[in-house]
Amino acid sequence: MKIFHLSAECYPVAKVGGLADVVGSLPKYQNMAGLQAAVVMPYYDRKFTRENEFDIVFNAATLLDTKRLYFEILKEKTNKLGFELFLVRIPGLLDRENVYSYPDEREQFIAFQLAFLDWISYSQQTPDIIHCHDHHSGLVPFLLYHSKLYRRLANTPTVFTIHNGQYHGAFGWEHLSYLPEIDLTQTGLLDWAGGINPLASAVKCCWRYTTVSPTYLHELSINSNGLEYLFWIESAKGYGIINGIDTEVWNPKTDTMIAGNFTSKSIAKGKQVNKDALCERFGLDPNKPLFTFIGRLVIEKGADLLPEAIELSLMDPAEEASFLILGSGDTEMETALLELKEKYPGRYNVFIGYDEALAHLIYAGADFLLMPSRVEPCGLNQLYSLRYGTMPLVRSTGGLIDSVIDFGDEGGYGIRFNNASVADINHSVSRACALYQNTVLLQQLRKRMMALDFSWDRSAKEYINLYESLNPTI
Ligand SMILES: Nc1ncnc2c1ncn2[C@@H]1O[C@H](COP(=O)(O)OP(=O)(O)O[C@H]2O[C@H](CO)[C@@H](O)[C@H](O)[C@H]2O)[C@@H](O)[C@H]1O
Repeated sequence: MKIFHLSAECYPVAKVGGLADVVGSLPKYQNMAGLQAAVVMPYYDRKFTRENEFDIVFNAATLLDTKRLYFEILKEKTNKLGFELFLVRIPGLLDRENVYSYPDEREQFIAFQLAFLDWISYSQQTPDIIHCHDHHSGLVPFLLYHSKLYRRLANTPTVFTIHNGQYHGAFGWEHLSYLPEIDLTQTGLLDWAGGINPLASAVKCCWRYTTVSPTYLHELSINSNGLEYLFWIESAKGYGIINGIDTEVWNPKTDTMIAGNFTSKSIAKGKQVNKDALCERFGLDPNKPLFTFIGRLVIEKGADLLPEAIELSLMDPAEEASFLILGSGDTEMETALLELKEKYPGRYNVFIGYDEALAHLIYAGADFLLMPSRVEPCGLNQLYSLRYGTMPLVRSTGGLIDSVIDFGDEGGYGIRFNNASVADINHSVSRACALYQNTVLLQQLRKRMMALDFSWDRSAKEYINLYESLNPTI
């Protein structure tokens, strides 16, 4: 079974967030299960593309409005990632360093999708499934079925996975000319609220859509930035499949990015080695419970609540917690987090920026991970922290509900709270501080966390069952 995954990100080629982690690991596990899964993504001028070798397997020109764009499809030579990796390079458009935030982003992602479709169409390939991820590849299902250029592929089943339903990639009808010749009686399938909406179009046109956790599937019809009604009417096509993690990349026993490897048997010592290294680097006291937050500093993640919640906790004489933040995003949030650094040296520190190795060390060395998310389609941080015996403190939403059980409940191992509020964060920090004093229980819970299985094995199988239900001939 030949599957093409289409995505803007893929670890380790280019990562901004969790989309990259999923697209960099799911295909690998699908291949281990006997599929032929490949990834197709835009070319970026980054370390991975500079340091690896590629063959040009196809080149042609595609038309974007009135511009003729020369493109190449590059294939990584060795399949070292566990899957075939194809990059779409378009000089001047898809050959830059960053993944997002260019003023011509719309043109970049439309050109990416057109080049992909032209390539498989002209090279006579017949994939069994085309699996699109997020709005950057959301126009593919519509174009496959409603542009005569791709008629040969019109029976190809498409699966669309929503990693983040807040972003739609919408643009005005005045840009319709960026699309190739389409059946103009079908333009309603592109439309939502008076604009071309790639996420909405994908949900309408794909054969099945999936969300990255079962709870998020239901939440989309309550909160999806204006698409609630669409998700409600299309719900029969929706499936919630929780993300897995790449247990080779995220493995405390073998991780080369941490200060000392450990297993659940050596957790107490192993965590202390990593905590010591972390505390030394950031001037924190390794004897106090260490709380962390890793991620994009955006409202969605509840990052705006952190400065006040952290300060309240640091001012409370009854509490001993220290805090370390790793992230970047909203400038106001960055500033507020940086300001605290001057006020509470020794108890608090922050690293503004993106640092993959530091993230690994923090998952290994911290005691508790804060996730006060307002929206969390799945969340990978809590899965990584569990693997390293670090207890997640999560707001009950989306995939956090599906993956974290409060330690007060039967079989539990984390802390859950209901509201994305300063009060709820502080209450859970107090619970965690009290737990930290109970070393016997904490050790038991850490072992329980590390024994959990969030590997891709189960979820990759669920995707395969879905593919097979769409293409029974394979
Ligand atoms: N400053 C930094 N330095 C180093 N590493 C950093 C970092 N900031 C973030 N990361 C890393 O980026 C990833 C973030 O994962 P999330 O699941 O929180 O992703 P995100 O919200 O981007 O993705 C969306 O897609 C994913 C995948 O489906 C869903 O889990 C999620 O809920 C949804 O919002 C983790 O690997 C984390 O360690």
